[in-house]
Amino acid sequence: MTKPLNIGLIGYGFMGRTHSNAYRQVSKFFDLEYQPVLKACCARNEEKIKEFAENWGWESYETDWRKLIARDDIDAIDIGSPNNTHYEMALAAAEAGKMILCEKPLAMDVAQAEAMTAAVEKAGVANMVWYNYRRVPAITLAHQLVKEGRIGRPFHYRATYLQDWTIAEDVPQGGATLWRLDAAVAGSGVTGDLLAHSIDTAIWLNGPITSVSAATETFVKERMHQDTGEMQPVSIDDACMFLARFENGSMGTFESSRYARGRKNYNTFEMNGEDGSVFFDLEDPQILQFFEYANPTTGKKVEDHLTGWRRIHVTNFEHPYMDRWWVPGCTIGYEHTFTNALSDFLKGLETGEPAQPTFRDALQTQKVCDAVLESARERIWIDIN
Ligand SMILES: NC(=O)C1=CN([C@@H]2O[C@H](COP(=O)(O)OP(=O)(O)OC[C@H]3O[C@@H](n4cnc5c(N)ncnc54)[C@H](OP(=O)(O)O)[C@@H]3O)[C@@H](O)[C@H]2O)C=CC1
Ligand SMILES: O=C1CO[C@H](CO)[C@@H](O)[C@@H]1O
Repeated sequence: MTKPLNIGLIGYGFMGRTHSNAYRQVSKFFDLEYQPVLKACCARNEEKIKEFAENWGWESYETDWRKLIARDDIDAIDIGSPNNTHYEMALAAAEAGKMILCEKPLAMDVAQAEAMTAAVEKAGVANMVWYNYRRVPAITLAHQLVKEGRIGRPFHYRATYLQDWTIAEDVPQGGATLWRLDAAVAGSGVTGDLLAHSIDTAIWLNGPITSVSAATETFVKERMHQDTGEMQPVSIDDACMFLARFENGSMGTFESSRYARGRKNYNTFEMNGEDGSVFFDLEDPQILQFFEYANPTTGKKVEDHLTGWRRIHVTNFEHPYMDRWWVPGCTIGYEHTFTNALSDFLKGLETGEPAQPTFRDALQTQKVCDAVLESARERIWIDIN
């Protein structure tokens, strides 16, 4: 028996499109009890949201998110609008008893994230944050290998997340499309926008981060505001590097920048353990690299003339999510990570085992982001509880 789940989506931008695509696809590829219904979408610009609703097949639209949340025919609110809107929308949705799927970063800061987590837990509503890279099959496989003990005791975690789209000094800041350069809307620069993804993945693979020491830089100090045309100081971190200590005793380095010429969405991590290592690069998204020194099943240690890194092409039915898509060897892409995430959320409703990351998981990522920014400001190590 299938159950309809009426979705109310906020935002028609980049994420509005990936989420709409996921709602349309998920029931076609995954066997699920809950079937999303594209009930209503919402944004302030009526012309644009109307066109979006027609294009993606949403049944109706609203121009005020409060009205969307108040509707009796909506079961779940999906927040795909800029970071400074997440808090108010999530609190109102929880208060109205709606399930919530919220974009990352969960909030502008830890205080907001704590209140949002408390609100969904008090209301008892299902909740998830769209940290979609966990659902790249190669990254999910890395998680599986680590949990199977295949890399043994972890020593090092190394993450980079690089882009290059803000190098030119005449890129304006603020306004409808460049809100990522305005800390009042984004909360921070690369730390909340890009490193939040790296931190989410790192905590998932390697456990809690207990302390950080960071440095940030703002290379272009003033930019023209997109709406007013006035030159204003730049309020965000353009680049951020930090050292981390993990609860399991391993050490981490994280680097992110929007000034890495040639890098468009370069998201990598490597984890080195006593018995093996894993490496992933989003520019080569079907591949998980794995170095095996000791096999946990046989106990055999390997270091001979055939020893080397394996490039596992993560496209077989045995690999995470892949039995739901095409035949072995046929690849999937960026948009599928959102469909995979949504299928996990819907499966969680069915089984009662909540899909991760929940708001509580994302709160932990927010704590690391805030600690990183504080450490960079104060030039000291910061502990995270
Ligand atoms: N998981 C991931 O990998 C990614 C996550 N994100 C996250 O998703 C969120 C949205 O980013 P993105 O899609 O790129 O942003 P866009 O700028 O592309 O779109 C933002 C949308 O939000 C709408 N919006 C803004 N303010 C309001 C409001 N007050 N009420 C209703 N709608 C509003 C805008 O429409 P209008 O102005 O007409 O109201 C627009 O449709 C961010 O939190 C971002 O960090 C983004 C990219 C990737
Ligand atoms: O994953 C992502 C890709 O880059 C975007 C910025 O350009 C981020 O906002 C986003 O989270």
